[in-house]
Amino acid sequence: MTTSSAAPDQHGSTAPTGGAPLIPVGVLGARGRMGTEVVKAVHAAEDLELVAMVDAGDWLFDVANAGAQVVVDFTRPDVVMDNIRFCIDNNIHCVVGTTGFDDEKLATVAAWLEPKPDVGVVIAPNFGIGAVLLMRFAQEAARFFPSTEIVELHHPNKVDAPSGTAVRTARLVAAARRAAGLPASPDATTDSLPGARGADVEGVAVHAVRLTGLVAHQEVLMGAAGETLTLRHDSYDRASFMPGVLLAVREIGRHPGLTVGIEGFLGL
Ligand SMILES: NC(=O)C1=CN([C@@H]2O[C@H](COP(=O)(O)OP(=O)(O)OC[C@H]3O[C@@H](n4cnc5c(N)ncnc54)[C@H](OP(=O)(O)O)[C@@H]3O)[C@@H](O)[C@H]2O)C=CC1
Ligand SMILES: O=C(O)C1=N[C@H](C(=O)O)C[C@H](O)C1
Repeated sequence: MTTSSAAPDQHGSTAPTGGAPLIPVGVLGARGRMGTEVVKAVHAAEDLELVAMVDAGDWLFDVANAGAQVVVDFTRPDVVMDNIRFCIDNNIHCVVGTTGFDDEKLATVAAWLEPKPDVGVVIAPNFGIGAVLLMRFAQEAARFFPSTEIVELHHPNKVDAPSGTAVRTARLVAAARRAAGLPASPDATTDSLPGARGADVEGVAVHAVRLTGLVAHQEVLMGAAGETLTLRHDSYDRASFMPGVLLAVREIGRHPGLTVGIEGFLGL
């Protein structure tokens, strides 16, 4: 599928083109909730050209045959590694929003990239600017509070729990707590039903809510003597992720190797 777009960018990113050639973009998971939104955003961006839309059952080679320079992947945790491998082998940059990455998978992607010094892959658990800032604020605040817990709340069709964003937030908070020499969050629980205290991510409790009507939401709750700080981010619409996705599409060609998160692209 090949298209060209002339409509102005409706998705919040600035993109001076200055006559530069359009960036050909392929979308994997193009018929999914996020993929549909990415297709619209790429189509509307004046400096990008949507050249391929691939979903389950379609031929992955379409993105290479269509000449995609950048692929955006919002598929499933169980297929995303094969997609990344294909793109790296075919010298296509990847912007990956699909979740489910642990240290082992990240190391595997980094190893695939070693013989390909010109190819860039960015893997970001959340492209929402507010969510990225929430993670940063939580990381900054963590050392001042003896207790931190995370509640993530999502639509009920989400396949993974806890969310990729919650896991990354917990890891950032845990690292900040370790660096500050904080002991474990106080918790005298000795008797609970399994799951009542959430998942333990490096010592940070993460609770996952799945509720009809929600999109993507997260609270980080921090407590100290006589006070609490609650940081909350809400994505009410998947359009909220598009400025970050488009930024990553524009930036990834200038960032060979593996990048985790879009913080660096935002100057954070
Ligand atoms: N980083 C971020 O900012 C965000 C990340 N996400 C993550 O993105 C991922 C997708 O979320 P969402 O869009 O809600 O999920 P959806 O299930 O709506 O979309 C996934 C799509 O990928 C398709 N698919 C499955 N296998 C393949 C394949 N091998 N090649 C191409 N397409 C395939 C699915 O088809 P089928 O249904 O037939 O299997 C489906 O159409 C999740 O991991 C989610 O957590 C979501 C929002 C924001
Ligand atoms: O599946 C979703 O919807 C989302 N997935 C990402 C995650 O797991 O963190 C990002 C956002 O929370 C929406």
